This record gives sequence, C-alpha cells and structure tokens, in this order.
Amino acid sequence: MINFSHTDVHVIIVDDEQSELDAYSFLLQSMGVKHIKTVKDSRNLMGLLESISNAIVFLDLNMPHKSGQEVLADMRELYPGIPVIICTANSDITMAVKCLKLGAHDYLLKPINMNSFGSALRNALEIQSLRNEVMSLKGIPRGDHLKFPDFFSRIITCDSVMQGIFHYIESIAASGQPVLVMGETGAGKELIARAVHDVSQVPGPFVAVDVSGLDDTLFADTLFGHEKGAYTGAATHRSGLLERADNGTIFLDEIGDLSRVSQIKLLRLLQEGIYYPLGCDEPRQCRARIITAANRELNRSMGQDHGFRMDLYYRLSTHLIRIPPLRERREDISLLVDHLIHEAANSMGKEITAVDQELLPLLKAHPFPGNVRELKTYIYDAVAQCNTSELTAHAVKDRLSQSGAGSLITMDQSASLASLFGHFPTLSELTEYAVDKALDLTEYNQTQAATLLGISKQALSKRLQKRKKACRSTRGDNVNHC
Ligand SMILES: Nc1ncnc2c1ncn2[C@@H]1O[C@H](COP(=O)(O)OP(=O)(O)OP(=O)(O)O)[C@@H](O)[C@H]1O
Repeated sequence: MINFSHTDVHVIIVDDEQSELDAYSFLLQSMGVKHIKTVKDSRNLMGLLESISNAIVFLDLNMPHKSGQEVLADMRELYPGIPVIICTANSDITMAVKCLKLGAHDYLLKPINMNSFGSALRNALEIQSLRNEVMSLKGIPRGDHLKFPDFFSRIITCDSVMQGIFHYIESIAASGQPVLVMGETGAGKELIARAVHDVSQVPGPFVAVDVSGLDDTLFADTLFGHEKGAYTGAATHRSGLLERADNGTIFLDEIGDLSRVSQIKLLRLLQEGIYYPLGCDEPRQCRARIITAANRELNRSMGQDHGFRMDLYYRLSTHLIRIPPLRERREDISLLVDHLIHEAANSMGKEITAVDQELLPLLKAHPFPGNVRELKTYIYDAVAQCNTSELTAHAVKDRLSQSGAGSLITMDQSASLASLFGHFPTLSELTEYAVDKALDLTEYNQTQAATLLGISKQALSKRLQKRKKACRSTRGDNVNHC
C-alpha cells in the first residue's frame, strides 16, 4: 500500500456530500496522510488556500453555489501551482476533456478505490515537485513574493536562478523528503541546506557532517552511534548524529565521496526509515530530514562498479537544487563584495568608507573556481591588510596573480591589450586568446578549460577541431602543428 506519512502536503477534499468527505478522509488517513482538510461549501476553498503553501486538491464537480468547473477556473488563475484532481460520478468524456483543458491534473470516477486515489495523489506530488524544480532551474520568477524572506537573508544574491531556488525551497520545505544540493565548492551548498531547514521550521536542530573523511565503520558510528562495548574501544555509549538531529535536519556534505558499503547503509536508512546503533538490536526511528550535497555530478559515475548507486541517487534527489557557480552570476559579485567588506571590517573593528574603483572590475574578470569562499578569502585578507579607510585593490591583485586559475584577462592586461596583440584585438582574437589561456591554465584538461570558459566540453572540442582544420588548410598539409 502507498504510504504518505513522509509528506507534509495538505490534502484538501472539496465535496458537498458529508458522507463522501468522511470516506475520502478515511482513505487518506489510512494511507498515512497527516494534513487533511475537508471543504463542504466550495465557496470557502479560496480563503483556506490563502493560509496553506503546499496543497493538493481533490475536487467534486457537481456542487451547489459554485461548481467544480468554476472552482477549477479560479484555481488556475490564483493558484496555478496546486494540482487539482477531479472526483466525479460524471463519466461523460467531454466533461473530462474540458476539465483537463482547464488545467485539472487528473480525473477520477466515483466510486473511487484506494489504489486509484493513492496513485493520483502520488502522481500529483511528483508533478508538483518537478514543476517547482524546473521553475527554480530556469530561474522563473513566480510573480509572488517569498513567504519567509528572513530565512534567506544570509544568502546574498540578486540572481534570478537563485531567486527561483528560494521559491523552490519554500515549496518543498514542508515535504520532509530528501534534498540533494549540487554545486561547485564554495558556491553556498551548506547555506542553502540551512535555508531548507529554517524554512521547514521543524523543532529539531540542523546537524552537519562532512562524510568524505569517514570510512565505513566511522560513517555508521557517526550517524547511528554505538552501545557501550559494541566493539573494542567502545568504552561508553555514543549517540549518533541521527539521534542529535531528531525532528530536525541532518546535512551530509561531500556525499559523492561515500564508499559503496556506506552507500548501502544510507540507502537502507532511506528505504526503511529505521537504523540500528552498533551493538544494538532495537531499531531506532529516523525522524531527521536528510539533505546531502555534492560538488560533482553523481550520475556521471552511476552504473560503474566504483561509482554512485543509481537507486541511492534517485532517493537522495527527490528534491534537487543546483546552485550556479559564481562566474555564472557575476552580478552577485558587487553585492557580495559590499557585504563581505562590511562583514570583515566589523569583525576586525575597522572602518572602511571607500573602495578602490579598480577592485570590482578586477574581481569581475576572475573565474572564481572556489566561488564565494574564494571571494571571501580575498576580501577578508584585503581588509586585514588595510590601514586606512580606503580599501585598495593591491592586496586582491596580489592574490589573483598568485591564484592557480588567475583571471583570464586582468586589469593590467586589459590596459595593455594593444601591446599584447600588437594592435587592439578583434573579438575573435580575444576568444582564441581566452581558449588558449584556459587550456594553459588547466594543462590542456578540456573539461576544466570548458568550465573556465563557461561553455560545454563539446563546444570547446568543436572549436578546437575547427581551428585544427583551418590550420591544416592554410598550411596545405596534414601535419598537426596547431
Ligand atoms: N550567496 C552567499 N552569500 C553570502 N555568503 C555566501 C554565499 N554563498 C556562500 N557564502 C559563504 O561562502 C562560504 C562557503 O559557503 P558554503 O560552505 O555554504 O559552500 P559549500 O558549497 O557548502 O562549500 P563546500 O563544497 O566546500 O562544502 C561560507 O562562508 C558562506 O557563508
């Protein structure tokens, strides 16, 4: 039987027959649904939805005062993200088509059995989650304001994809399902995980652990804990982090580094919702939400013996958040610089009232492989070295010239572009220059070079092949000189 005890979605049944409301409530309860609301007078539905952020509606068609069709039309207008499932005794196919055209998610014929009720609800939950994910990935503004802007105040951004992620977090926070946060190192994965925890307003704490350094035994011991005497050296009882995160959130960072054996342990935990502390036969219920983070695509190595398990990936990524790297949201750099200068100056008891005009263009030209963490390091270092009220660009310049990745085009270079090329370069010359520089910096690693250039590996390889061809035809031979 399908079980919905993991979800915090509100299921609302709208029907003018009390007996139907009772029967459906009973069905939903028996499937573990925690929040069930019944509405006998369809005119009251819109008022109820104002106070609920995460809902799915089962809607009767034939009702006095306001018909199901009228309610459906209003919902499409005011709450397009809430799935509506029509429940009716009307088997007329034209009516079904009409409702689906009006935006109904599904159409169930009464009497409704538990299986079709359960599958309709499960599909609606999946569609709702996918829709939210797509909106967040595309950075589509939903036209509405964030309900809990304060919970995102630590994340400095003006980027539309990031705003989409905030909306996505608000819509999935209550589901209690696992969340996978993907993003390069330093891009803010832990901050995002904390935001999910804060918005969900669960009573328990947020507990973070980096699993990359844990071998299989240590992973089990850290998460599940152990009883006294469970193994040699286990002198006392140790409660695991799952117990500490009870009714809260456990954040497992660097999940891509988890060994195959530990992956199986985690999969079991997700499937069964229980765990056994080492040396204990009594199962413990896991009531912590599991959020994981990875800085590489887990599904790339899926299917390989040493790679990430596909079944675990799909479990962990019920909700998936991809944070764009800082170089794809350069507008954020100026906001972050202001914020970080202020934060750093405050923490060091300094007062910075002016900033060198060279600083921002310098930073905006940098690819930031270490993302916000890298930027933070430069700013804190510069503020620490600053002895006047004006922050100069010198300290940052030094750091950038030392950094392995380096800027593709630094301020000094941009000032002397003409001398570099012997003339002021054309755009295509600059592009070729950037490609060469990226390949140099990455020791001809095309994947890394493509990332630096902000293009796909395929696009880079096409460009290089084109260049080779052009080179051959100008030389008129088949020798690979280029
Ligand atoms: N948008 C942001 N606004 C303000 N600070 C940020 C932002 N993004 C990241 N930071 C800061 O950058 C640092 C790195 O962030 P965080 O630890 O969340 O990154 P991460 O992706 O989890 O890194 P890692 O992959 O190394 O674990 C932290 O100090 C965090 O506060």
